[in-house]
Amino acid sequence: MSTAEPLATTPLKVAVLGCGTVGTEVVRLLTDSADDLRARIGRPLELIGIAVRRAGRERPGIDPALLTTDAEKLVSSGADLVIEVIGGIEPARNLILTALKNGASVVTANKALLAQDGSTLFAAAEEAGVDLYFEAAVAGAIPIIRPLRESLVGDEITAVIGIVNGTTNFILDKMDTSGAGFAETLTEAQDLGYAEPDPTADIEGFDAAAKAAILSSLAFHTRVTSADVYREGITDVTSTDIASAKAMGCVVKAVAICQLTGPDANGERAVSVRTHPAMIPRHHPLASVGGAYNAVFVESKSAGRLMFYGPGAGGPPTASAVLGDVVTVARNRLRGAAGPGESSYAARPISSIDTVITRYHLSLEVTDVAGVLATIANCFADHGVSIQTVRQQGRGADAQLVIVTHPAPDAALSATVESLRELDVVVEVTSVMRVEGE
Ligand SMILES: NC(=O)C1=CN([C@@H]2O[C@H](COP(=O)(O)OP(=O)(O)OC[C@H]3O[C@@H](n4cnc5c(N)ncnc54)[C@H](O)[C@@H]3O)[C@@H](O)[C@H]2O)C=CC1
Ligand SMILES: N[C@@H](CC=O)C(=O)O
Ligand code: NA
Repeated sequence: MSTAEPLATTPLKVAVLGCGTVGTEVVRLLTDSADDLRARIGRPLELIGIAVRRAGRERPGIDPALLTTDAEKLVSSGADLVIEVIGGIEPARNLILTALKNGASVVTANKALLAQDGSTLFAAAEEAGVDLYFEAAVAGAIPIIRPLRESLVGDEITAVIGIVNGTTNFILDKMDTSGAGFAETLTEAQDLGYAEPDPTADIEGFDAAAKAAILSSLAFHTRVTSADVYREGITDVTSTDIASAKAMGCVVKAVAICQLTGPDANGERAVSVRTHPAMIPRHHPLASVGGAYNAVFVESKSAGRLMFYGPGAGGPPTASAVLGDVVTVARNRLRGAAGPGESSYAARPISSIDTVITRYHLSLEVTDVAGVLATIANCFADHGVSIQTVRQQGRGADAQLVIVTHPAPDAALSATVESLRELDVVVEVTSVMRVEGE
């Protein structure tokens, strides 16, 4: 910035990295809302460049003169604000670090990177005295990062539970309501801009795990990475699971559950983080979250229960969250201030999935002979797992037992499933899923 120019008109220079689903909408908002953004910030924003992978591609409404394939040069060319919407680990990581070292504040939607190596980015931002904001990284348009980082930071958060992946919610919702197939619904989610560049991240639960890591870090003031999160995707969810869920008044949802456990005998509390499909009672508020919507419940000591709900994926909703950060970061910059950095002072241990207390729903194909039920009940009892309900469907070769357990440690439940598979009377364990939410 030249000091000779009058302050109110000196623009803040903005560089955008990536011009895909989110980047295109970010650029559109920066352009179409330029006057309002200027009024809200108190200074104009000047878009100085957009880093793309292929410069020759047709991009309606975008000035081709702004496009560059040299992202490294763009982040080193005096930007005040860098918006990273490329995704993935590299080159995003190095570009963000270069931008921060050059004194730019950074806004990113990159949960994969934040959950893998957020602390390096926070340290670089701290060192440079600039901002690192990332509202778009979790649950798209829903304000959840700022509430955890700022509004609720005076409270003690004990749980953050929700649906944080739009693509898998879209798929499971369609499978439940219209019996649609997995593959065709995934393609639809990709066409609508909900899925990650590599949709494996969505359907195998990596995206939800990254988001759960970010939420846990903020909620519990502990460094949690994606590797700390127990993860199961939705690729093993079958139409049998969905039908079984329906039969017991439930719906299958991919949930993320971040909890503070304990205190144990030593007064210690740990962080438990997991994401997996689960059967949820249809009367539970999460059951009615449809399409690519997300919902996040926060439980805290003084505030009680809070629910955040809204569009969790897609270009325009995500760009809304990015622009919110852009305005905040720009305002901070003009005041010579910086927003909150990393808070990991509590450094709680991460607990294993084995210790999580949960319930299982199981469907078993069994031989219809006398004493089957007793053999199966003994198998549960041997592992200290008590059965809540048992229902038999069909007879003879088609006999199915549908069992729901009482809450028990996950290790005991999974050991029970292993033992059931060994029993002669069990032909096949056709469905195993956790049941959450009373
Ligand atoms: N699509 C969505 O609903 C949401 C996406 N996000 C995050 O936003 C980020 C971007 O996601 P999308 O826009 O959906 O992905 P996208 O694949 O549509 O866009 C990424 C763009 O970056 C470009 N790119 C890749 N390498 C590059 C490089 N070296 N230099 C310049 N450009 C490069 C690609 O060509 C592509 O156009 C990701 O971190 C994603 O996790 C976050 C929330 C929601
Ligand atoms: N692929 C993600 C996009 C938003 O984070 C999702 O489906 O939720
Ligand atoms: Na958000």
